[in-house]
Amino acid sequence: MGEAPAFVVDNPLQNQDGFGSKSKGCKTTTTIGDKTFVIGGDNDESTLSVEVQIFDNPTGNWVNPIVLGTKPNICKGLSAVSLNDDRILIVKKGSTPDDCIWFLEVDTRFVREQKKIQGTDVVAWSKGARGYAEKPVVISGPSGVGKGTLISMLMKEFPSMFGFSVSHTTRAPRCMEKDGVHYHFTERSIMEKEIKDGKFLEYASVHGNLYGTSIEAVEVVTDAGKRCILDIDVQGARSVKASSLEAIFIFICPPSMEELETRLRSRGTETEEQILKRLRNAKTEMDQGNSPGIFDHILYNDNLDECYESLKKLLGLDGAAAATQRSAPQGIDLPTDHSVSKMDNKIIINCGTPELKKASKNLIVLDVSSLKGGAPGRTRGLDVYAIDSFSDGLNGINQPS
Ligand SMILES: Nc1ncnc2c1ncn2[C@@H]1O[C@H](COP(=O)(O)OP(=O)(O)OP(=O)(O)O)[C@@H](O)[C@H]1O
Ligand SMILES: Nc1nc2c(ncn2[C@@H]2O[C@H](COP(=O)(O)O)[C@@H](O)[C@H]2O)c(=O)[nH]1
Repeated sequence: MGEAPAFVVDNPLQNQDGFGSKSKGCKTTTTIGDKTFVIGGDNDESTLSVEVQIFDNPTGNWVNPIVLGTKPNICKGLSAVSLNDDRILIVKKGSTPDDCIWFLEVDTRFVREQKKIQGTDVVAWSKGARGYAEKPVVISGPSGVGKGTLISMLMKEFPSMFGFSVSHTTRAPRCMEKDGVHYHFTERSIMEKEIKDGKFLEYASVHGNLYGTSIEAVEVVTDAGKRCILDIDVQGARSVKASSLEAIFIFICPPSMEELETRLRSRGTETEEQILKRLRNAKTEMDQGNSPGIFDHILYNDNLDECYESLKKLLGLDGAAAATQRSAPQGIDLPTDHSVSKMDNKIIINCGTPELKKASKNLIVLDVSSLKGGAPGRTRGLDVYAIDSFSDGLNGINQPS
């Protein structure tokens, strides 16, 4: 049996603030069912990220769970609110606007699946994102069909709008390929270990090598305020479809198998043996790509320019829309000193600071009724607005200003 830390030793179940959590320094505790989640870092700055421990109340045992997803950095303090008993909303004090709302998933579908795979307790971090960022774009199709060519055209025309998810692979680099730009080239044993550690959103064995999209690869693009493009095979697309990423899925078809072979050969990057293997696999991929359930759109890449125009059209980038360059999603500007409470689907952050009083808005409301996505990746759909409890009264909580 483990020993509880000083601030929960008397009674880990006791609430201090009425919604299931209490905090001291950089730590906060939230009890859901039989488990108390202790979330936070030490004040001695030896810990760089927010850590999680679980206290199992019936047995009195401590558990160090496997923690998936990018962890938040430590901050000046944390508040926690349990949502639907499957995730805990964390408000970080004194953090940057785009880094102050996080979700610790403790019993979501993703976490339950991971618990089965890992055979132990698992929790998963997901950063909160205000509003609905545009969906990531998954592009699949047989080797040589022109996926990379189309993606390069898109990134060249809309550099501030799109970002490429740089995959990991165990295949050797081609002569013009750069590590960290085209792929993260890695060893099989290292990648297998990272897969086991839950670092990947999806992975697959493709043409004899391992390929995978790390959660970080997608988050780097999202953090830059860009729409993420994934160039992955059909097996990977299926895994992403089953995840909470909520992407648009596009399958690219060649005009014929003969033309596919011509393109693969003229690219000149594979040996004869590899070309034959890729062509054999192409037949299966074409069948899977054309079967219902995964792909939202199928594009034929016969004439490259025409295919590119069709791609832009289905991404809403034709005509006037193409001229609109998107900006990074807005963050949430929270003062260091605030308290947090919960009212139905709304989290009320009381900011009794002089700055906010001057701006005559002393409450920030986080509406969590329309959350989308989640680990692995971002939790989107946070609706955030400020109200003044004195002039708007509590009715203002239901009326975004
Ligand atoms: N519509 C097209 N007509 C003729 N050639 C094309 C067309 N689209 C792409 N190509 C050429 O076909 C070759 C393969 O294209 P690309 O490398 O983009 O394929 P890919 O689908 O990304 O392949 P892989 O999955 O192996 O990475 C390249 O040499 C490219 O220039
Ligand atoms: N499931 C995944 N498939 C991926 C990923 N990155 C690339 N790919 C696919 O592999 C083949 C071969 O690519 P190549 O660069 O060796 O020609 C191609 O179909 C890609 O779409 C990934 O992260 N996951």
